[in-house]
Amino acid sequence: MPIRAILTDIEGTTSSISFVKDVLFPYARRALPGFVATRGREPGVRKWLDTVALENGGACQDSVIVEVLQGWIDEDRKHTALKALQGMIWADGYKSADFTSHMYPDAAPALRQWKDQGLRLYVYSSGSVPAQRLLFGHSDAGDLTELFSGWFDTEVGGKREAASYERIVESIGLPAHEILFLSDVIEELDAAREAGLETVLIDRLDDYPTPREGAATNDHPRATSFDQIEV
Ligand SMILES: CSCCC(=O)C(=O)COP(=O)(O)O
Ligand SMILES: [Mg+2]
Repeated sequence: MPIRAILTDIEGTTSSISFVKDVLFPYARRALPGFVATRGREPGVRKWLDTVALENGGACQDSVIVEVLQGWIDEDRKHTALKALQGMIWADGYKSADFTSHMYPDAAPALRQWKDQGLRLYVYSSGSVPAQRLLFGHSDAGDLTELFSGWFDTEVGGKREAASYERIVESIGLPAHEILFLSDVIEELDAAREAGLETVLIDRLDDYPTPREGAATNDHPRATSFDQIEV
């Protein structure tokens, strides 16, 4: 069956885990107190801070919310509220050119080639949709946002749940088996496969020095770069 759309993860797939862990997360961690102090009353910010407060037992001071969020960053929690707030904070970093986002050298050329071939491209990441747009809009390879036909984050559901991929399939409007999902995380690929999508495990050696081969791939086709993916 021909593949007509590609759905890609970001961290560990198009971009290195170390960029997210060593650049984006510390930036958000440092900027959080100032961000909450200056923008914490904006309704679009407040609603996420209140969500965090509720999960922490109810009303609490902003300084406590900041500590909770910083703890979640340290744990790499993929919480929708944290991801939404991180996206707003990173906007400042990208706009003031404090950093550009990392793209593996094979990622942008392959995405462009697939687009030229007529495939539709989509993103599904734990990072919020605004954060995804920023990342692809300010990448080492330039602004790649025009390549994509749609964006999905955890508002559609968790990445390890088959129901999330079913919702994405419905939104894309193609049969599930015509969509190829790329990710570095086996549990995400398992969930996508359960929903009927084709899958490829992206096994970047910079991110995963011990190759995941044989049984470790859980029978997902494996590629160490986008060049090896044939569609
Ligand atoms: C898109 S913003 C940076 C990435 C991020 O916050 C994150 O949690 C990445 O998770 P992914 O689902 O892309 O592995
Ligand atoms: Mg990933």
